[in-house]
Amino acid sequence: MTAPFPDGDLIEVRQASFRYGDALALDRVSFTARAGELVGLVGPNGAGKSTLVRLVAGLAAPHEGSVRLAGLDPSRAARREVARVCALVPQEPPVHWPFTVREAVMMGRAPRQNFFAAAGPLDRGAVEGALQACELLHLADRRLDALSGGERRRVFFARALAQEPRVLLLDEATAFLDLAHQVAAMRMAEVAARAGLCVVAVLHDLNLAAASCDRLVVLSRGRVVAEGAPREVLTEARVEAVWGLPVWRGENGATGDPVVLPRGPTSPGASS
Ligand SMILES: Nc1ncnc2c1ncn2[C@@H]1O[C@H](COP(=O)(O)OP(=O)(O)OP(=O)(O)O)[C@@H](O)[C@H]1O
Repeated sequence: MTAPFPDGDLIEVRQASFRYGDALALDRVSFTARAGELVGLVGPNGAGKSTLVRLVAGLAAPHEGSVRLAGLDPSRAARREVARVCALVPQEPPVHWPFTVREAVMMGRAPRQNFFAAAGPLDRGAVEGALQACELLHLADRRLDALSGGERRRVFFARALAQEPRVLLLDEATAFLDLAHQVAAMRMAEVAARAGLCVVAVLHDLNLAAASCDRLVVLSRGRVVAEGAPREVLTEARVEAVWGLPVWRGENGATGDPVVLPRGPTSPGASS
């Protein structure tokens, strides 16, 4: 991991709006995130989470407002410069790459390598460390198209770690992972944040988000409708209003983290 970035917001989105054609996907969104924190972006399908992540990564530019990534305008800066700051684990990693796992993870080193030089010991060390952290050493020589969906997702997580970014963007990086690997992925995200990275994770599992994130930002219909500590944000009233589903909100007896479950005939808070 790189040394912690000095104090300040590594991500600064100010009043950003974005449209696909005439359809407004983000409506004057302001969003900041600092070095050392793990921020969960949550909200229903179509709320604008991936679009916001794309703006932060510089894959699109806002139609109004501004985005700054470690002081850069990410949509205008050279891709190599952006990639030295920010790594993105995409929602849908490519399937048909004719590379082995180790080769794919080594690609994360490209922004740090001299164009004409072979990989050096620093590159190899970062790749082996990322493979180990993501429990991929035993698959390192397997081709990507011969992996399961969850294994492939871990490869892209490892590639992002090997990049040694200051900002790590995880767009549903836990989708398709089994329970143990979901928890492991969020632990890695927490470790990265504690090491000084700014980590933003798009998550659908509110309980996983509550258990791992320092702060949650709730998007609904292209707007930020709440942000704060998970226990402040995940109230029954808010979850019901944003997700349109009656829920029971309790507490994990072991950790004290909030727990949200759909309210049904057998859920703990259901009236008989
Ligand atoms: N390429 C596109 N062209 C047109 N509309 C799009 C495109 N991508 C996204 N949208 C629309 O923009 C809105 C926000 O989409 P976005 O993917 O950012 O939401 P999301 O919160 O990430 O959703 P999900 O949880 O389903 O992944 C949605 O209404 C979606 O239909």
